[in-house]
Order: sequence, then structure tokens, then C-alpha cells
Amino acid sequence: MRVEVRGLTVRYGDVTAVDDVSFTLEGNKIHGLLGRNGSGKTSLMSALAGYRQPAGEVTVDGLPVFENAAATRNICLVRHTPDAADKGDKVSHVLAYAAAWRESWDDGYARELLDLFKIPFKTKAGELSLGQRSALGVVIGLASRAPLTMLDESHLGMDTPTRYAFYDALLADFMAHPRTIVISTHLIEELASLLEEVLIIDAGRLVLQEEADVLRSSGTEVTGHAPDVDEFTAGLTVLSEKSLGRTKSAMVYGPVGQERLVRARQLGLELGPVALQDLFVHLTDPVRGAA
Ligand SMILES: Nc1ncnc2c1ncn2[C@@H]1O[C@H](COP(=O)(O)OP(=O)(O)OP(=O)(O)O)[C@@H](O)[C@H]1O
Repeated sequence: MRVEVRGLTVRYGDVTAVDDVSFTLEGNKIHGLLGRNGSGKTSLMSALAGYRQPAGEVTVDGLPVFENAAATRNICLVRHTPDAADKGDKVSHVLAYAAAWRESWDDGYARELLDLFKIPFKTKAGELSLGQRSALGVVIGLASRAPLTMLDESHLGMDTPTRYAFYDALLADFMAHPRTIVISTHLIEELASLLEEVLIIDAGRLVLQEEADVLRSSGTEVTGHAPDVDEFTAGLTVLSEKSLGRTKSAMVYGPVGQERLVRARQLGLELGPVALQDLFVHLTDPVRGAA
């Protein structure tokens, strides 16, 4: 599956939600689409799913997506508003409808997920709790097994154990059935270990597309005795700091240099990769951003 986006712009009247964005997604990976509120994630995903006529080009395996059933049959977008269904429809009908759309639908897996998320099969969608409705969206997204599956903050309203059950299910199913998955979230650290590639969008513009591992190694987490950590970070870009008693941990951005690494060893400081969340805040912070 190859997703090509060239010069994509999405406007609502005077508001430019997506501003001349170009990128390619290749291979079967879990991509994180990160951005602050209103940065254009939902608008971008809607255009990728063919929900709106794009200014610019959006193709999936060479096929334009807008009004093209041959392309959209291979795409599933689950939006963050739990609107997967008419509220009067029973869960069983919602699933039957989703199944009718896709050859790749796996009904047995959908039933397993319903059990996992404790969603009653015969209940009307409108009678489900917020978290259960979100989970129903996730069931549809995963059981569709669509070659391009997009989950737009579909974990909203789920409690913590349910979210972790979702992440486990997502990873297990991705391993068994690799496909292109794009997932938007504000809970970056919860999902970070699942992400292979990260796209960051800010004010409608793509500010970064990078392998998650490369991104993590673009900064360093340093932990140790507070004055030693301060000595290490002096003159570097510090993204965040945490203190616990006399121990301090700091995230720094950018290369640290050989000399400092030697000094870190002398001081007994612990070094590790930077947290994606801190990098994200840094790259999208209008005041401190230094991308
Ligand atoms: N239907 C609409 N009509 C007018 N403006 C809209 C509409 N949908 C989105 N916008 C505007 O487009 C911009 C991008 O919105 P979008 O929902 O794509 O962002 P987002 O990154 O998904 O946000 P969030 O993280 O808050 O869900 C925002 O300024 C928003 O107000």
C-alpha cells in the first residue's frame, strides 16, 4: 500500500485546516499522526479517506480516492466522534453494515473484540456508554482489516484498562495482518512504543515525518544527581525537567557531543532516548519551538 499526498489543502471558508501538505506513506507500518488541537489531523484523514474532494492529490496505490469505490474499499477511517452508527441501530446491524462494505472483514475477529470490550451484540448503539461506542469504532477499524486503516483518536472516552486492551489488540492484529495504519492521538507516550513512523502536523502544515526510533535518538534523557544533570545540560536545549528529591531527569534536544558523553560517564549519569511526547511539545510549541 502506497499513499501519496501532493499539495493537499483543505479549507472551510476562510479557515485553512490543511495547508499544502505533501508526503508518502509506504509499506506496512503503524504511523502516528500527532498535532495539537485544531492542527488539521481530522481534516487530513478525511481527505485521505476520500470524504472530501481534495485541492491537491491524494492517491492510494495510484488511485485517486475521491468518489472512487475501487480505492475507498481498501480504506477505513474511524473518527473520534463515536458516530460509527446511527444511534437506533443495534450493534449487530452496525457490524453487518461494516462487513458488507469490505471483502477483508473478519467477522470472527469482530466478535472476539466485542467480547474483549464487553459490548453487547443486541444493544442499540445509542444505549452504549461513551467508552463502549468508541470501542465499537475500534472493533470496526480493526475487524475491517482495511489495507489503509485510520483511527482518529478512536480511544476517546475509553478508560485506561480498555485503552491498553485496545493497544494490545492493535499490535497483535497488526503483527498477524500487517497493513498501513495511521493513528492520531494526544496520548503520545501511551502509544509511543507501537509507532514506527511519526508525522507531526502543526497549523495545517506537516512539520515532520520521521521514523520513531530516529526521532527518539534526536534527543537524550539524562538522569542523575541534580547538580550533575545541570552541569550536563548547560548550554543545551532542555525540553523538560523532573526532580524527585536529589535526583533529576532532563530531556535535551539535539546532539550532545563526545566530550559531554565522557563527562556523563564520569559523573555516573544515566542516558537514554528522549520521550516522543517531549519532542512533540517542543516541535509544536509556538513559544519555544525550535524545529
Ligand atoms: N466543518 C468545519 N467547518 C469549519 N471549520 C472547521 C470544520 N472542521 C474543522 N474546522 C477547522 O479546521 C481546523 C482543523 O480542524 P481539525 O478538526 O482537522 O483539527 P484536529 O487536529 O483534528 O483537531 P483536534 O485534535 O482538536 O481533534 C480547525 O481550525 C477547525 O476549527
